[in-house]
Amino acid sequence: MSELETKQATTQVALEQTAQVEIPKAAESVAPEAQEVPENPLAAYKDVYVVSDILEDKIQPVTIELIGQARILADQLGERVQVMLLGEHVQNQAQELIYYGADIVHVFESQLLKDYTTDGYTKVLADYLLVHKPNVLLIGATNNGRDLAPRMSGRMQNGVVADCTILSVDTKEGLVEWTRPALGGNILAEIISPNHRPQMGSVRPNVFKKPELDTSRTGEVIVEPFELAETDIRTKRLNFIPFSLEGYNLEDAEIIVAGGRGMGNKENFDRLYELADALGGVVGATRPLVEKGWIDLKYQIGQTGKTISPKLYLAFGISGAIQHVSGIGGAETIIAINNDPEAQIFQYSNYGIVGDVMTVLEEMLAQAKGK
Ligand SMILES: Cc1cc2nc3c(=O)[nH]c(=O)nc-3n(C[C@H](O)[C@H](O)[C@H](O)COP(=O)(O)OP(=O)(O)OC[C@H]3O[C@@H](n4cnc5c(N)ncnc54)[C@H](O)[C@@H]3O)c2cc1C
Repeated sequence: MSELETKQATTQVALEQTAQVEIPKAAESVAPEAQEVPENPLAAYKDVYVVSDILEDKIQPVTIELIGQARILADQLGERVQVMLLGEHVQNQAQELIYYGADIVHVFESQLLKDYTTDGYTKVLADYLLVHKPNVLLIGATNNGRDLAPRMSGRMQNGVVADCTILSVDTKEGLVEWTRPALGGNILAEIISPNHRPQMGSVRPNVFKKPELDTSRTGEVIVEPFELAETDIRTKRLNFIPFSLEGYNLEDAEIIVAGGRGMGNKENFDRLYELADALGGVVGATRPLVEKGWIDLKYQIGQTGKTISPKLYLAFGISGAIQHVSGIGGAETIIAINNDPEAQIFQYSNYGIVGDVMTVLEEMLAQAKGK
């Protein structure tokens, strides 16, 4: 992102990228009748593309979430959804992407693409996309995607909006509006890319809900030829060590019981594990509790923690600060318990209980244990 220029509101900015597309200036000396109206070079850029996120030859859920968003954007823009599927043995998963909303899936298979490498993936994607000109490019903000997005930005000579939480279309201008938390999460910045293509952004996993699988959808799977040699890749993967070796993964949990500062003390907070056990769920927390050392950082939910998408999220004594709720938007049902009827968290909840956390917790425990 080289320059940011304020548009209408302080939170809406236009992304000015290093020029890849130069709009030709009309020649001053040419007679009016000989002057041709220059064609808008941006019009050559079409369709919403998604880069699939692959781990061990398996498509990661963020790819499906992005296809759902791409479908919504493409329908508003009157364009198609195209997916770039890279890996070693991935072609058999292409049809499923069509069932989730893709129109075309481009398959790039090679033993050299089995594991993600910055060099390999960037080369294959950039070689193809510089020729085929996407209007919009979506990348998952996973570990690999966070590495890939800025590299693609360099190759496409273009900006990228990282970690978006809301995507929409300005139908008048035909531009994607990328919304992301800014200034420590205190404001939501809306960013547009009026002058350059592709419009590029990364989106965190679990922010958007997975679209419905529709097995009646049809589309095209194209196995693409491409050039990639071992010498193009300067790194070699020696081993894969998963980040979390013990405990549980909040991002996969279907039921999360979370506590905030309103739990009062660690003893009270630890009672949440009892409820989580009884419901078949796990425990998460707000940042202050992590800072107090009551729970490990990997169970923190929010902007600087995990983004979650459980079926049920129970928020005990949590105020609903923007930095926390930016991580819970993917939850299907949110139930908040707070003794302040004005607490912000109630604005994000499907159900709210105004009351003392421990009184409500005891009652829930009794109900869950069938007492
Ligand atoms: C750059 C930055 C990044 C951040 N990232 C994160 C993040 O990733 N995740 C995160 O969670 N926070 C994050 N924060 C912190 C965030 O701003 C809030 O301070 C935090 O989320 C508040 O945590 P809380 O809701 O537990 O506490 P509080 O805001 O203190 O809220 C406690 C709530 O408990 C209620 N309460 C008190 N007693 C009771 C009772 N007996 N019964 C019922 N209710 C009660 C109160 O009414 C209140 O609403 C970040 C902050 C910054 C600046």
